[in-house]
Amino acid sequence: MAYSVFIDGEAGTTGLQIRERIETRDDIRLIAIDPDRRKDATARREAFQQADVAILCLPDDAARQAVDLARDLDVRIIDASTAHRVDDRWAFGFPELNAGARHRIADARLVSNPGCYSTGAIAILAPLVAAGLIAPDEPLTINAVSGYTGGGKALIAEYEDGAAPAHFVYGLNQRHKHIPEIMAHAGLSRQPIFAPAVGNFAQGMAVQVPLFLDDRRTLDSLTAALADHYAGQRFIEVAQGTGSRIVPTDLNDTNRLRITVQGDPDNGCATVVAVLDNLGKGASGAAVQNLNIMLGVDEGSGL
Ligand SMILES: NC(=O)C1=CN([C@@H]2O[C@H](COP(=O)(O)OP(=O)(O)OC[C@H]3O[C@@H](n4cnc5c(N)ncnc54)[C@H](OP(=O)(O)O)[C@@H]3O)[C@@H](O)[C@H]2O)C=CC1
Ligand SMILES: CC(=O)N[C@@H](CCC(=O)OP(=O)(O)O)C(=O)O
Repeated sequence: MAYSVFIDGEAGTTGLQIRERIETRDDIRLIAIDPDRRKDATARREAFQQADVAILCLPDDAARQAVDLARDLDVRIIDASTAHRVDDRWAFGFPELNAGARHRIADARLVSNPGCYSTGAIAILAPLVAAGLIAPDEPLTINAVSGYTGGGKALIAEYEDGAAPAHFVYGLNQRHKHIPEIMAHAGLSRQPIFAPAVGNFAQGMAVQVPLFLDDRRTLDSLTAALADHYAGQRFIEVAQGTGSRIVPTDLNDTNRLRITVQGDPDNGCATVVAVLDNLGKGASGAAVQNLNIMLGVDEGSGL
């Protein structure tokens, strides 16, 4: 039997990449609507009616409207937008977050995918807060650089037109939309300073958390806490760094995330860095992983 899946927003950056990952699968039948009717509520409701699972790859307001359109239907929903990531009625789509996360996703009707930066930040912070190596109210900074596809079709057009700079920093008002979900799911009570940036490369990102070391918080204890937490997780790996470069594009076109711990015990300074593909584990790969968990099929299908 094939499951019916509707990708709402399938012509967008995230939607297209989800389609590529699932369109050749025998266990999935994609429901498509006429591209001219892609914003037509009637056509989309009909698609929701036929689907076992709908994946929303839409701006936040359109995602909220889609949920409303489907509210009395049986369809299960994965939302790739920011709209529902701190809403308790939605399962948070990060299966590796804690012991219950994967089961919650498997049983849920509504699953909200984490944001791309959030995936990197939460992957580092949640296990370290849980292990008592970071206090929930510790002053923290998170520095990140993303490929330009993270900004969707509008930012891609700026780069493809040659109009955009090689590199820019932004989010300097400290109101980036990922801050609430990072705090909620990493277990932080104090807002971290978040410094995102975009570089002139399409996909890939690095998310860094600088940390001061002490008697308890050593390079070894940080590495061990992260490695224990992710033991047996096929998409997340942990390593101690050797001072070499970290390249944001290293895991492009995969659903993997790599965490590297490095620093110098002599001066007590360290950084923990996560590398992932913003369109892989940061968006489309994660959506397909969650879809697989919800359908009860091999979690790596299509990935
Ligand atoms: N890009 C990334 O790295 C990540 C993106 N996300 C999230 O995924 C979602 C999609 O982002 P992304 O793919 O980058 O965005 P894009 O701008 O590339 O694509 C959005 C798509 O949604 C369509 N759309 C817009 N409004 C409506 C509507 N009312 N009804 C139906 N379709 C509509 C657009 O069509 P049209 O162009 O014709 O208006 C477009 O095809 C966003 O919420 C984003 O925040 C999540 C993680 C990472
Ligand atoms: C480079 C860039 O612009 N990135 C986006 C986040 C991409 C992402 O994860 O989007 P969602 O949270 O909407 O899912 C931003 O900073 O707003």
